[in-house]
Amino acid sequence: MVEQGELAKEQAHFDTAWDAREKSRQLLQGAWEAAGGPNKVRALVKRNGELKAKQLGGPEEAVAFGRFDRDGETLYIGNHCIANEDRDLLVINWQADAANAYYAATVQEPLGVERKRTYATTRNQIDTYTDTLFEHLARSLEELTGPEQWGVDDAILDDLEAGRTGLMRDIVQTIHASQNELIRSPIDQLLIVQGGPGTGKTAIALHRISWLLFNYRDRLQPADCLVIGPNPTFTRYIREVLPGLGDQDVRHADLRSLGPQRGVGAAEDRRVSRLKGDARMADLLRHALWQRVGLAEKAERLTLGAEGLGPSAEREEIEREIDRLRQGTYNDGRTSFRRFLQDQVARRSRSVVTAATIDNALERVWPQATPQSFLRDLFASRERMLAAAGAVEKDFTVSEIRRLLRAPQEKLSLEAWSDADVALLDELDYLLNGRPTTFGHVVVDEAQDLSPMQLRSIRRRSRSGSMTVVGDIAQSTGSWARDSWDDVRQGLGSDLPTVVEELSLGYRVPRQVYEFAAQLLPVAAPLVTPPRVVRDGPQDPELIETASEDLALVAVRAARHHAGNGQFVGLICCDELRDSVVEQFRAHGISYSDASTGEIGKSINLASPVEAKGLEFDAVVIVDPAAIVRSSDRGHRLLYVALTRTTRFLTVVHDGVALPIEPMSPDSGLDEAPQVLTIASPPETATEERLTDVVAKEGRADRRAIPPSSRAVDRLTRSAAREIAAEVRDALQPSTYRNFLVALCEELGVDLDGTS
Ligand SMILES: Nc1ncnc2c1ncn2[C@@H]1O[C@H](COP(=O)(O)OP(=O)(O)OP(=O)(O)O)[C@@H](O)[C@H]1O
Repeated sequence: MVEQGELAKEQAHFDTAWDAREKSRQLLQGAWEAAGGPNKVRALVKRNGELKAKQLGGPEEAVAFGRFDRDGETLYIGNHCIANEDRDLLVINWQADAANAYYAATVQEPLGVERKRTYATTRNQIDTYTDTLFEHLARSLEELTGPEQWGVDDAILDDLEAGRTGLMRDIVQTIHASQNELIRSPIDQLLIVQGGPGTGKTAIALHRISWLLFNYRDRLQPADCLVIGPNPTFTRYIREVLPGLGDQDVRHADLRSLGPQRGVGAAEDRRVSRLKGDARMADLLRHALWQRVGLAEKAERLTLGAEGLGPSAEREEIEREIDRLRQGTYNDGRTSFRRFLQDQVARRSRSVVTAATIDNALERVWPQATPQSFLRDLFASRERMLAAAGAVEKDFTVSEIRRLLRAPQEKLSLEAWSDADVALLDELDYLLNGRPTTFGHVVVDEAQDLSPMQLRSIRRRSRSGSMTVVGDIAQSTGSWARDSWDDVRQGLGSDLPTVVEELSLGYRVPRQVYEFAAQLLPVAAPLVTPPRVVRDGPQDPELIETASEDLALVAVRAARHHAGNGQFVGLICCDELRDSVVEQFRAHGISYSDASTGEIGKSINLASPVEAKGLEFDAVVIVDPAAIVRSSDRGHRLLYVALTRTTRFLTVVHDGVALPIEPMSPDSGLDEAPQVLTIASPPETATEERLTDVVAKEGRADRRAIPPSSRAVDRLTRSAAREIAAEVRDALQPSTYRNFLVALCEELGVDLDGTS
């Protein structure tokens, strides 16, 4: 019950703090006028003043959102610290140490806090306030029901009821004690946060940056923090949170922009992207790149200028120099090697040798390369791929190499780079030019899907290994879907201590919807503990059955219905149905935003389950859940992701099965369809002899003419045989398999029992 006298007292404090803040703002904004010196200095003072004024928050913002009383002292908590002219603190900012008790106090552990008060405000006007009296609650602990017992108060529940807009908001007023602990954990660690859908992982990761920036301001600047999300749509969704908390210059990037070339998200076979994401690719690229360096196989020396006329250097000398320069990056080595050639000229020739002649010789020994041109050419050359694979310590199979080969586009600019390519280009950029810009703290969201190559790419950007990595194993899909965090932890290889924490309260998804979605967990992710849901929704999921040909129509109608009621809507379907849905939108003149373009509109949004990862809507319409399950070998997880995007309403439009929870047969996922046996193209299916030929031939293609080791040949041969056998077995019925063996033996002139 709010007392009017108390309300007036509180308002008086708010007014005083507001006056103090606005006075500070005026001072900051006017400081440049008083500043002496040249215009440049004054401009700098002006810019700084404006920046600092911005960090005070807007004049329309309430000065505080809460307060707590402890040991006879009252502290007001707000987004920004406010002091009066005598330096008395009127409001402390939420990141300050002193504010910790406001968030950390619970009924079970009040930490001496007698009262916690939260305000509802309109601008700086207090409408009402709510008190949590810890001592009182502690006495009636047994009477508390679920969410109250877990420390989820009305302020959180009210906040969760707010309609969504397509831009994530901060949760600074309602951070839960369990979230607070993670936000405020020390900087020098690799913090991995596992949590179910809507447990606040993204919110925590972003608030943690703000907390770190305040508490480690002597060593961490905003531009020294990097937030990595899975795609541009997600980055757009979260991009306002940190500026809203007063941290303007934190860098945001998505996986497609993490490298020298922005990817276009080109679709590719799941097995190809899995292979490209494999850590072995780092070795393959390194060998392939350095195999470009060296004299042509038969050349005994390098002559600068026309044969026999210019100065020359002996093979041995050249190779010694190259070996010396291999320690650094490819391009640094190239620059140094050019100097070496210049020195050779200076020492050995009296006649003038032009720069063009030196460049020409340099190009022959140490060709120019960009990540893009190199990768394009490498994937187009079986010989080069085999030579590089033969040099890699860990096995590559012939069919893996075949899988990576692709025809080059006529122009480099026409290459459609996939997400997996981006990490390879980044690795090459590292080999060519060295480490990219590094950051003091890196946040990685939706980390459950990252490939080892993407993890390398991320790790390279972290200066010390200080990172916050968040995700959910139950939502792990894609070619590197995983069941534990072990390999992520390993892939990020931080020298700092690694801490894995789990969140257990689900804020986003209403109980009725979550109970429906959680039925998928035994099939989708049996080892994951489902979160405890903190609130009920307005209604049960709406399940609409219709004929297959009407799925899109009915779904579009449902989306229109929700949007008509003012809801922010996500219509989620797999690629198979996308065109039909778009057709229905067009036929009915309904405008929508397409998440595949990175766009999130204010009304209806069309997204695939993958594009919807991390996002949330007031109402979600799922079209054809069975098709979502069928679309991938991790289809149940994809459906789980899709179902858990709603904060209120869920409509599922299906043609018979609203929730397919049957486990999938091992090869029922489209992505994992058994590879068709292709016997036509030698040498991949060839005998040992032919394979040896290929690798030996590749030896000739290698500039340094390193003959492939017999170990490498054996390895490739054995693995090719293994793969061919597995492919044949998988592709044929048992009865056909035997017939096949009989026919094969006839063809080879051997008996089935092995005697000829
Ligand atoms: N303490 C809190 N107070 C108010 N809202 C909260 C709180 N914690 C989380 N939320 C809200 O819950 C929703 C889900 O949060 P968030 O997106 O961070 O979850 P997530 O764990 O990253 O979800 P997902 O795994 O689906 O990506 C958001 O709207 C967020 O603002």
